[in-house]
Amino acid sequence: MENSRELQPESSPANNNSKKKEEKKKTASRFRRVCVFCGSSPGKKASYQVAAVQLGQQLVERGIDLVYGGGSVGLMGLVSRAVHGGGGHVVGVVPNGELIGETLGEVRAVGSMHQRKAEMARESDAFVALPGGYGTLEELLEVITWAQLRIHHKPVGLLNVDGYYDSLLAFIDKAVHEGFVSPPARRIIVAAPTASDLLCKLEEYVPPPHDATALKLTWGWDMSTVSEQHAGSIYSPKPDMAR
Ligand SMILES: C/C(=C\CNc1ncnc2c1ncn2[C@@H]1O[C@H](COP(=O)(O)O)[C@@H](O)[C@H]1O)CO
Repeated sequence: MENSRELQPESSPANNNSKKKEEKKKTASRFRRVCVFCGSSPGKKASYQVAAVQLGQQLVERGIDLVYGGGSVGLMGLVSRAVHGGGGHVVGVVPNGELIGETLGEVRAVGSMHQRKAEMARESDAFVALPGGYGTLEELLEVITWAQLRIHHKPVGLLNVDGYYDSLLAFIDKAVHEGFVSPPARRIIVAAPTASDLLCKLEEYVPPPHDATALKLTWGWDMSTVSEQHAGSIYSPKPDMAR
C-alpha cells in the first residue's frame, strides 16, 4: 500500500514544510560569528585557495558571519569574497590608516594591531585558521594561549588543508611529550582537513577541564558593553570565571 508521504506531490505544503525543516536542521549553528585567520598570500597550492572559498561557503550555509583582518589579498580576500558574494555578513577589523585595498561588508576601525586582535577575538564565537604565514600563526597561537589562560572558552579550529599544519601539530605534540603543554591544553586545538568537517567538530567542542594550577585571567578591558552585546553567547563561563 502506498504511504501518505509517497502520495504528496513534489510541491505540496507538507513536502515544502519538511524540506524547510531539513534545511534548517542542516544550517543551524551555535555560532553567530566565526573569526578566520589566514594568509595575506594565496599560497602555492590551488587546494589552499579552494579551501578558503569552501570555508566561506560553509559559513554562509550555516548562517555564520565572518570576522577577519579586513584585507582583500590572498586567502583573506578569497574567504571574505566567498562570504560576501554568498549573501553572508563580513566584518573586517582594521587598524586606523592601514591600507587594506578593496573593502567588503562592515569595516571596523581600531587604534592598533593589538586592538585589532582583541576586537576580532571579542566579536567572535569561535576561531578558524586556514593556511598562512607569521601573521596567521601569531593570531592562532594567541587565541590558543588565551584559551589556556581561561581568558575565553571559545573553540579554536585548524583547517589542516593538505597537511599544511602537520608539522605544527607534531611540534605541539612534542611540547606535550616534553612537559611544556599539558594534555588538556593540547585539546584546545581542533583540527580537520575540510571546512565542513572542522565546523562540525567545532560545533561539538567542549572546553577541556583546567588543572588547579592554571591561571584564570580576564580580557583586561571593561567588558560591560561586550557582556550586553554577547548576552546569551555560547561558552559564557560561570559568573565567577573570567570571560
Ligand atoms: C593591502 C596590502 C596588504 C594587506 N595585508 C593585510 N591586510 C589585513 N590583514 C593582514 C594583512 N597582512 C596580515 N594580516 C593579518 O595577519 C594574518 C595574515 O598574515 P600572514 O603573515 O599573511 O599569515 C591575517 O589573518 C590578518 O589578520 C598590501 O598588499
